[in-house]
Amino acid sequence: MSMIAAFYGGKSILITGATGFMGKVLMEKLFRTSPDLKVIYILVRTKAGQTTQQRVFQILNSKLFEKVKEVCPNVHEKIRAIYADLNQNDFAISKEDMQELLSCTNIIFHCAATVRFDDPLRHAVQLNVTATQQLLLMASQMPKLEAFIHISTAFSNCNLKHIDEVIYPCPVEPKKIIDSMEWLDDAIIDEITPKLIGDRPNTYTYTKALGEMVVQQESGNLNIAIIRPSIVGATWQEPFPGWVDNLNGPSGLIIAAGKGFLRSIRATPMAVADLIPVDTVVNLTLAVGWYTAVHRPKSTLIYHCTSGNFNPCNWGKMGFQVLATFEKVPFERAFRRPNADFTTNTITSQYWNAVSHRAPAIIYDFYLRLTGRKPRMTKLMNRLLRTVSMLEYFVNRSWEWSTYNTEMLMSELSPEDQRVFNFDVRQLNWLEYIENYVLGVKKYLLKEDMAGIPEAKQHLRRLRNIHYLFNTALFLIAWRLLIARSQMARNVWFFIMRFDFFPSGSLQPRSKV
Ligand SMILES: CCCCCCCCCCCCCCCCCCCCCCCC(=O)SCCNC(=O)CCNC(=O)[C@H](O)C(C)(C)COP(=O)(O)OP(=O)(O)OC[C@H]1O[C@@H](n2cnc3c(N)ncnc32)[C@H](O)[C@@H]1OP(=O)(O)O
Ligand SMILES: NC(=O)C1=CN([C@@H]2O[C@H](COP(=O)(O)OP(=O)(O)OC[C@H]3O[C@@H](n4cnc5c(N)ncnc54)[C@H](OP(=O)(O)O)[C@@H]3O)[C@@H](O)[C@H]2O)C=CC1
Repeated sequence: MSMIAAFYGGKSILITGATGFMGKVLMEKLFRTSPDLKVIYILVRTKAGQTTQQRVFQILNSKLFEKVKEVCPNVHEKIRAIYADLNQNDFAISKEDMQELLSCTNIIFHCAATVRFDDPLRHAVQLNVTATQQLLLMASQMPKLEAFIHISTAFSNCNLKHIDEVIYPCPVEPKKIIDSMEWLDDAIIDEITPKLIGDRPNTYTYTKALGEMVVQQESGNLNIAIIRPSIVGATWQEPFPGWVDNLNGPSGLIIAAGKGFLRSIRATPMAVADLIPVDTVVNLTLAVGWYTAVHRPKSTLIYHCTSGNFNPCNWGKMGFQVLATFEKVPFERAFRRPNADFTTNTITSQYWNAVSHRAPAIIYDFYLRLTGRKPRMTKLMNRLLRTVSMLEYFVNRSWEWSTYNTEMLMSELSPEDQRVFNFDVRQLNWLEYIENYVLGVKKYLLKEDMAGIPEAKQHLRRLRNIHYLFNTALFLIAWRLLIARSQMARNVWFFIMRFDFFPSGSLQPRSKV
């Protein structure tokens, strides 16, 4: 019997960010392994015209939850969606709901965050720092609380090369940042943002670091742990391989490369691609929840959930396998044949951006205009290149994360728990994982049917022929222009033609038949 699964039995669990990528997988695993848990409270806002209930209904009826419904048929009754907006005071939670949360919650998993790299500092601080502070305040009023698990990121200190399982201070205290956000206007905040974030690449990593400081400073008597995952990718094993439902991290770029939009990216092939499957992160999170509540460590432990030092894979190997998978299972209606490459040089990268990205987009938009349609490719390409430029920081560097606490936890688990809540990435076969990831992107993100593969292959063959035709035409036009302008080119042309007219070994012209 799994001790971890048994621990969650009968518990009231509060999850923030349950509608997000990681939150959904966390809920799924909890219901599947501990169907006798009492209730999962989730803080949900309304979005895209959907009420909180509609959002929950959609999640429970998704493919991700198919297995849960078999093990826990009354899952609808065990989920309690509480309207909340983490940007509001007291999260805009009603008095009755707040009372229930304060008096019943046993465990908190705080996953909610803004993960956008380009969020204005004010918004990123509000969600990643102030909301964490407010949640800690709520937690301190929960008499039954056994553990508070905060999800951070392994990149909160990405300005360092070697990162230990400790909280590194930021130069300006989070409280001062929170206060200043109240009275500074947006223009001034924008101006001081680069100075505040310093050598971090974006507001996301900076505010996640501030969030960790808040956790440390406001932990009081709470039993807290912090988890720092690296780049979270599709599921490895559970509930099935390759599940993914958003474009963050590599997923968006896999689509862009598979559809033929992305042909080149400035990346270092030998740099470590520290990807970690979302189910691995969730297994570690649940194990940490159990350990923190049962063993009550004296200080706040930080757990790195990374793959690099256990089972490293580099971007070169990953990119190669992604392309190999496109050969077997191409995406439908590609713009160009998938044929991406890595460059390490900024000038080469700019050259390829002009030749392989912007030029085809301009030509395609010209074609759309000619055929009376609205041009859209240049706009799309600009967006893609902006996204790529934001991710480049992470694909041109390697980091080392120490993992003593994660290894300690692994050794504390029973063999059964090591199996059910497996977070040992040494067992991960990267080639298999990446293939399943690409397949998952095709099935769950693009919603493409496997039956369409022959047609997709046929489409790629057509694109290849168009590509050859286009190149030949381009070559002939260039050659014709050259011949018209250059004596040397005319001589070369005459020389080639001579070989055609005078077969080798003969000085006589070929006899005309
Ligand atoms: C041998 C050589 C072979 C080479 C082969 C190459 C093959 C390619 C394989 C790919 C491998 C390389 C992958 C590298 C990936 C590295 C990732 C590193 C990430 C490290 C992160 C640290 C981990 C974390 O802690 S946080 C989680 C990560 N967070 C993110 O990823 C968020 C990033 N997203 C953003 O910040 C924004 O969305 C932004 C700035 C990218 C775009 O903002 P904007 O306002 O312009 O647009 P949106 O409104 O958000 O969206 C517009 C449009 O774009 C789509 N989109 C959104 N995000 C992405 C994305 N990441 N990639 C692609 N497309 C994206 C979005 O859906 C919208 O589409 P619409 O159609 O308009 O709706
Ligand atoms: N994905 C990754 O690669 C990595 C993620 N992490 C961390 O893991 C955690 C989960 O990330 P992930 O699941 O990928 O992120 P997602 O963007 O998928 O999910 C974010 C969640 O936060 C919720 N949220 C955002 N704003 C509010 C708000 N104002 N009120 C209520 N809820 C809100 C979202 O709700 P809604 O659905 O309403 O938008 C969503 O449920 C984060 O803390 C992130 O920093 C760490 C390392 C890597």
